[in-house]
Amino acid sequence: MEIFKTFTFEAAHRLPFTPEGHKCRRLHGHSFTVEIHIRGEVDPKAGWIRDFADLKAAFQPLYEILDHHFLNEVPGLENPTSENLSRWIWQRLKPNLAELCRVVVRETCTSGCVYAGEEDDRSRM
Ligand SMILES: Nc1nc2c(c(=O)[nH]1)N=C([C@H](O)[C@H](O)COP(=O)(O)OP(=O)(O)OP(=O)(O)O)CN2
Ligand SMILES: [Zn+2]
Repeated sequence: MEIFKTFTFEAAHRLPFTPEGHKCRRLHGHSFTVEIHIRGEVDPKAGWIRDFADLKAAFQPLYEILDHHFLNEVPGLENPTSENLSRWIWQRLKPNLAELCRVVVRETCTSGCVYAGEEDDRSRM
């Protein structure tokens, strides 16, 4: 079974490698949403895989780094596309959240990225 928790943060970014004149080359901002998904067995006594509060606690340090910041200035996010942001979040959560199975980043209501770890990277090679 899989559970998730959704977070929202506000941040500015620009995409420096887009062509000259591309709208996303200019500084702009989004209300980003991030879904953190974990997969595991339901503990029969607790009735849950893990407390949602654990997901909140795991994401909190990253929220502090991202919320109301200029993402291009965050180490590792110099090119803050949805793809790079979802991988950046995964790499920081996975060491302490072994059950992590998916990170979903939404930049807008209609645009985002789903990242499921290194197997996602390998399947694109
Ligand atoms: N593959 C990606 N493409 C784009 C990314 C990205 O991270 N990965 N990012 C952007 C921009 O950041 C842009 O702000 C969001 O893109 P877009 O969906 O084009 O935004 P709009 O709200 O303007 O889209 P419409 O639905 O066309 O109004 C661009 N591309
Ligand atoms: Zn953008």
